[in-house]
Amino acid sequence: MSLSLSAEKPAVPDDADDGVWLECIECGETFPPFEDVRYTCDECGGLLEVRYADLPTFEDFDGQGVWRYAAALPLEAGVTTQEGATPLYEVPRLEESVGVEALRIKHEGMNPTGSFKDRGMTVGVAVAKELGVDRLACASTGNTSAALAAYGSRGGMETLVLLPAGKVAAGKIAQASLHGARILEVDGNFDACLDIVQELAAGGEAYLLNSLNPFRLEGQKTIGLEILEGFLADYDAVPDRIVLPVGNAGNTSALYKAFRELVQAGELEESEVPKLTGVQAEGAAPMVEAIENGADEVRRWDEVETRATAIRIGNPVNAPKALPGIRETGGTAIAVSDEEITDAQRDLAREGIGVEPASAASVAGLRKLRAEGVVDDDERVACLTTGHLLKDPDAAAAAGHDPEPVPAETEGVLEHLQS
Ligand SMILES: N[C@@H](CCOP(=O)(O)O)C(=O)O
Repeated sequence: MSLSLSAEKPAVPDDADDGVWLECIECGETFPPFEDVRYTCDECGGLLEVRYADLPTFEDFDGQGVWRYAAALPLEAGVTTQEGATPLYEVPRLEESVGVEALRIKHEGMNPTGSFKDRGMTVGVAVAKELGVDRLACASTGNTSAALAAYGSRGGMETLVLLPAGKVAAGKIAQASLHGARILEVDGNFDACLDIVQELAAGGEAYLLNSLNPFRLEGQKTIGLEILEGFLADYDAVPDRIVLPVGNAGNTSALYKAFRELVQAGELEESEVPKLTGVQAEGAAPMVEAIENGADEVRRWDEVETRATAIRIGNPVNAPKALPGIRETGGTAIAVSDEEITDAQRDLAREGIGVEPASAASVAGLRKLRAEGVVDDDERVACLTTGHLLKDPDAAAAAGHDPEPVPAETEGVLEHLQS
């Protein structure tokens, strides 16, 4: 299997441009990175990965944010609004109630547009400029569209986003709108939107910037690199496990790639690689189904539903990269209910960390896996929270409580407080 953790460093093909090339994860066909637009293999349709002749070590990283890791990226600089360098919060009460040795929250909601998608877009939009395309497009449950709109604007490019009608949180639509994207509301779910965007991209109508685009995942690798550096600084060891929400499975694929590259560079032992543990909502859990059944492929779910709209996805396009990531690292996948997600959102809020529902799935999943004895009490764990609370103000208000009306005078306020 080409995505094995023990895979040798790949041989450099003639197609390489400055030591960078694209390679199919299924048939191994290689392609030059910046000559033509392609998202999948011309030969077999398999997913592509960006490969490098030189793999960096931690010593090669310098600066802050995504571009600190330029030595592990296909370009030296991107279209940037200073994404990355997000907090790795301590959560002592949550750590104790879940019952693990250490728990840290990597809060990707603290990126410029409020989600991890910015890390992918700073690279993806820069590659789009390199390729000379002028119109960018994505399907989105919301966060990708907000990030694409912002980074596309910053890069001076036209952006087109396709959203499932009635299923995108208010904050995300407002972002895409204000940053100037053309917003098409589709009478269908996210997977239907992505089918359309793929067809538009294949017809040359736009450059696709969903996570099917291998360059976007390069930017998202930096989440894993930051988590490892944070744990090495604080515990002198990498985390035992990283728990993350799974929608289109881009982050699972990206973090696994980051760790594989560190193993190939001799920076990380295979046995040290954190167990990648994916969490989905019960109403949209095709990856969990595949992991539980030991399947090599993920079955597309045509009907999906969850309050965690960011992971309301039935056909995770990165599954061929993400399934090996979970299995090779000794991780697992679990589904959680919407109620468990809301409880976890409240738990995080009580630690002062505001996240949207999909983000809280990681903590809900960890709690459940710990209760089932799958996660041990001596584990050091990082949970990824993918988007900010303000992305979905309606969900936040529903999980919180109503304001109390009081009269406009101190006496009345005091009376109310004492009642
Ligand atoms: N949750 C995502 C869904 C699209 O995923 P992508 O990573 O393939 O762009 C979103 O925010 O739209």
